[in-house]
Amino acid sequence: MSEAAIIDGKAFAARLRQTIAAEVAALKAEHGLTPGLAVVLVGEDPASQVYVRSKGEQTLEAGMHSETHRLPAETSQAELLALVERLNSDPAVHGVLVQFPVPDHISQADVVAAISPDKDVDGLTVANAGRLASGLPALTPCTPTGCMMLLRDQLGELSGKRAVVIGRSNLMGKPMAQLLLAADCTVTIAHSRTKDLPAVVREADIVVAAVGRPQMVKADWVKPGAVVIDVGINRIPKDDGKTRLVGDVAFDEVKAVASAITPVPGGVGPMTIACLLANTVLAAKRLNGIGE
Ligand SMILES: NC(=O)C1=CN([C@@H]2O[C@H](COP(=O)(O)OP(=O)(O)OC[C@H]3O[C@@H](n4cnc5c(N)ncnc54)[C@H](OP(=O)(O)O)[C@@H]3O)[C@@H](O)[C@H]2O)C=CC1
Ligand SMILES: Nc1nc(=O)c2c([nH]1)NC[C@@H]1CN(c3ccc(C(=O)N[C@@H](CCC(=O)O)C(=O)O)cc3)C=[N+]21
Repeated sequence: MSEAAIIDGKAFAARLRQTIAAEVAALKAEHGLTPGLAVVLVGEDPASQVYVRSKGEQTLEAGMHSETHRLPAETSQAELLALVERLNSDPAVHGVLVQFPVPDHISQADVVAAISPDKDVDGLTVANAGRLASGLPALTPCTPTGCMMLLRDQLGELSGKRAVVIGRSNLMGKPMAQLLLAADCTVTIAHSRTKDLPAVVREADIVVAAVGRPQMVKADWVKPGAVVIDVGINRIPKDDGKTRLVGDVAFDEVKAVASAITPVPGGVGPMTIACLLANTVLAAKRLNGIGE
């Protein structure tokens, strides 16, 4: 069998951002509306700083309003919640994202609960998770939304496919499974207590790995011809003392078995930020009563 197609998430995301920029221009011209995204970063986690910077840059490039609130690591939960409240009621802001992880003295769940569901562009509030699970219009989490776009582009129809999602986080695994279910896939959610994970994964036409374990999914776990979406972002040491980025899939061996596979970097990651911009535009339109 021939080698897998490498799914170019970077190029797909660049095209998506162009479509978003055109829509932003039209919203400005026709409705005088500039979609705005506020990103909040607490503390100085180096990886988070990189992501937050590129979120801000790409928001501006799409013609949107961008604000980044950098708070010191010792910020109290009450101070953070007060900022979220202020952003909830700011008419220039249509999307509010608090970058995770937050420092240990702050409850992630309390922060999520404080975000207005109408501005919850991460799709993490109970309201949006419940809406997604109930088949109602929702803001859906960016990374799973981006994975669905890549899958639809690759496969066209998803109905009836067997999908296995490895990981069950609120940010990734659970919403991914809900989106696949909404697309009429037969969905299995695997996690750290799953027995014989390789056998479970071998059933899948679609494998989504969102685990956080470098190169865990091996070639002999994958059904020949399956489509493999690698969400993992792991930094591993190189021989020269530097680090390199790898996913949750053993890319070099799995690409000999799969029909298509996302690389890391350049696969799912760039889609996440593009979908964040798309969610912000969607939120801005809904908040202003503009039809989709
Ligand atoms: N590309 C992107 O834009 C994004 C990438 N990521 C990356 O995706 C990965 C997952 O992120 P996230 O969901 O937030 O991570 P979490 O740590 O919240 O969740 C990891 C999940 O993997 C499961 N798991 C852990 N070990 C195993 C194992 N040995 N076998 C099977 N399942 C296992 C856990 O199971 P259990 O519940 O039983 O503990 C858990 O459900 C990370 O590498 C993260 O960096 C995340 C968000 C965006
Ligand atoms: N509230 C919140 N929402 C999130 O969506 C969220 C978060 N917190 N905390 C951290 C994770 C991780 N995440 C990524 C975003 C972009 C890339 C990305 O652009 N990756 C590029 C380059 C990565 C690099 O070079 O470092 C790529 O894969 O090609 C990766 C990971 C969003 N997350």
